[in-house]
Amino acid sequence: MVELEDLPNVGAKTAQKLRDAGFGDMMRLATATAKELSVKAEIGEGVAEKVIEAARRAEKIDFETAFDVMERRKDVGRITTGSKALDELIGGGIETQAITEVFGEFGSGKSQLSHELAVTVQLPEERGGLDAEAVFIDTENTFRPERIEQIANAFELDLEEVLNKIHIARAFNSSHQILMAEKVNELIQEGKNIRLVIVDSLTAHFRAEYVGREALATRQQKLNQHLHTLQNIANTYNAAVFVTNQVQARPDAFFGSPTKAIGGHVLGHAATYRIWLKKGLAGKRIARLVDSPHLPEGECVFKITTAGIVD
Ligand SMILES: Nc1ncnc2c1ncn2[C@@H]1O[C@H](COP(=O)(O)OP(=O)(O)OP(=O)(O)O)[C@@H](O)[C@H]1O
Repeated sequence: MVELEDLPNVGAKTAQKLRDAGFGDMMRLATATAKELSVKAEIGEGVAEKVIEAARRAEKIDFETAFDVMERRKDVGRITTGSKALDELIGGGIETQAITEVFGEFGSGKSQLSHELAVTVQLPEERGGLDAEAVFIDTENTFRPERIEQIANAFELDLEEVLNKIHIARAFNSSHQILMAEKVNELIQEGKNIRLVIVDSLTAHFRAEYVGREALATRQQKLNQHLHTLQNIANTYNAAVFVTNQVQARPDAFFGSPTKAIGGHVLGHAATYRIWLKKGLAGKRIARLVDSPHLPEGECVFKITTAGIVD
């Protein structure tokens, strides 16, 4: 394996700076931009460019054939949502190497799904999990360990073990949120087997802080940067990213364009899968897959119960 110190232009001191800034992983380094690296690791942009170039050579980052892509897709893991119908709708569960966005109005079940996945990712593969741990970036103080307890009980899992495998980051503003996402790299490099990163809610802070037309461009640019970090984690560590996004109810628009979601086009393009949640009668929820690279649009019904998400 190539170490940082093996790269040209990288001495012990630069290597330490890179590690401290969260670029200890060669793939993370290879996919950084020179600007990002020079700011975060406090090295000159010229050096940053050379280091990234060397990391790219070490990681053999170049064009690949469709066959290579297919081979890599074989590593894609899936995490069950708890509902068979919902899993089927999205091709067998939430996918790794991708960002899945779930959007809907308040109470539509976005946080419930987030809690469910934080538990199910821990299940062994034969039960629909990845035998791994989760990061939960909580921006609206909606994370509830009590809810985890109910779901863990339903799966007959050891509560303490389950709680210890969910790493919570309470993000107080959008900059904090961006920073916490970047710190996921460190957690993984420390040896934590993180295969799921949840951001609930992805957009709330951005929406609250960047108000009005003038702020729109900055907001979208920051959000874009954040999504880039998340996609990078998904690719580098074969992890799933699950983000929630609150939207206003537009009763007339269920079959029209639902892309009035807060993140607008930035989010629309960044998310690989977009699921629209809608409240139905008697505690039922309707999920609609609105965007997927290889699956047809479709709908399914699931329910939120004490035991979590079920058919
Ligand atoms: N223990 C439980 N048992 C059954 N249903 C529950 C339980 N806890 C929450 N719910 C259901 O989940 C709903 C809340 O869903 P959730 O918190 O996921 O909404 P949300 O989409 O995240 O909304 P917001 O945008 O306001 O955060 C409640 O209205 C309730 O119907």
